[in-house]
Amino acid sequence: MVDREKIERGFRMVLEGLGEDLSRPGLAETPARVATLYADLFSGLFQKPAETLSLIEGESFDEMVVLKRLPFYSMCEHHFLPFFGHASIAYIPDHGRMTGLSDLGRVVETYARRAQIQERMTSQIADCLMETLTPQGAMVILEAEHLCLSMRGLKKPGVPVVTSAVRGIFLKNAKTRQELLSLIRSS
Ligand SMILES: Nc1nc2c(ncn2[C@@H]2O[C@H](COP(=O)(O)OP(=O)(O)OP(=O)(O)O)[C@@H](O)[C@H]2O)c(=O)[nH]1
Ligand SMILES: [Zn+2]
Repeated sequence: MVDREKIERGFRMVLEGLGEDLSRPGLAETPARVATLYADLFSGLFQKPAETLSLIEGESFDEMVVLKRLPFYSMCEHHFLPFFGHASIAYIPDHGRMTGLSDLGRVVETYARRAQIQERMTSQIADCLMETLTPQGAMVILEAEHLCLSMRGLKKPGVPVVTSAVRGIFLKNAKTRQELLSLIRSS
């Protein structure tokens, strides 16, 4: 579990480092608030994404399943600033090994609630699906804005960063991959 007391102490030091007046009323509870916030934002570190994928018994659907543009918020591990956008995830079950749609969303949420880079988050989601469901294939596309590019660094707001991870049949079969891409593009 997250050590809230340690985060609180650490953030108090950050405020001191900034030359802030820790006794002013607006800041009095801020270190505790940040500790609570971080416990939530980084809770995925203590969760096992594979365990969130439960199998639905007795099905025989072996066609494409797509969860389109699921919103997510994550934190860039380089600057501890948010990156946020949406994730599209697809898989084609094998022998009916399907999972719940909300379980797919929980996998995204678990990986998002860690200090991350977008590329790793993308491949971790795809690998988790491949390892847990052993589907015919899986594909994950993330599109996000990084506040470390918008507020600082490049200082160019609104630049979408797109990453994809392609596994199994989506890698081998261009037609299947194309079918998914047109499904994702359609409104
Ligand atoms: N590949 C990748 N890079 C990222 C991500 N988030 C932030 N970065 C980049 O990580 C790099 C960190 O670079 P450093 O040179 O160590 O730090 P910096 O000088 O503060 O970075 P910049 O001023 O933004 O270039 C920067 O180029 C960021 O744009 C991400 O999700 N994936
Ligand atoms: Zn960053």
